[in-house]
Amino acid sequence: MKHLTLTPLTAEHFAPFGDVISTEDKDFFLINSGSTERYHSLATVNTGADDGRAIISIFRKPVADRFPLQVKLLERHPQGSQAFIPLQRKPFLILVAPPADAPDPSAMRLFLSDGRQGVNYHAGVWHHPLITLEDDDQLLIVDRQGQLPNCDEVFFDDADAWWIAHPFQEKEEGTL
Ligand SMILES: NC(=O)N[C@@H](O)C(=O)O
Ligand code: NI
Repeated sequence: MKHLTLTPLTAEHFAPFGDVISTEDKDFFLINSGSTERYHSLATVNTGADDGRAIISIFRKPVADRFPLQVKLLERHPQGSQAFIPLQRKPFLILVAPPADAPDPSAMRLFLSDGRQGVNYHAGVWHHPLITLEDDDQLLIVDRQGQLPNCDEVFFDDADAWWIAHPFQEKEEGTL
């Protein structure tokens, strides 16, 4: 079994795919009579052309993913960005590949949010649908709504599958 290894979720490592949404090591300015720190413009919402507009949603995933998880597909949103912001401080996994006509499995990168970090995928970045580690997880989503189709999916051959191990559990016996 080919397993993906984790890359540290830093602004630099994630830059080819989008933005890390976090207050850690970020500048802020004080507002509201000095009572509040504003971490300004951590990411930009791209709603593309035409009638695109930014919308805010919540993804609630009652059951966490099961591991080892086979990477069966990646998807992309060519018309706009998509941000995932944890609402319950639960760690979650992020699997991405650079923008291209088709995803390059060898260029896939796996990241782990510590539950405080969010991510904003730039338009066209290939990514796996939300991968959660704990039941009943909820994340705030900021992405695009419009008339143009905005979700391309590419499915991989089971015979040459990549797998994801649970980041906090020992690999099952017999896995590489
Ligand atoms: N389809 C949808 O709204 N969700 C995906 O885009 C995803 O990245 O989880
Ligand atoms: Ni998506």
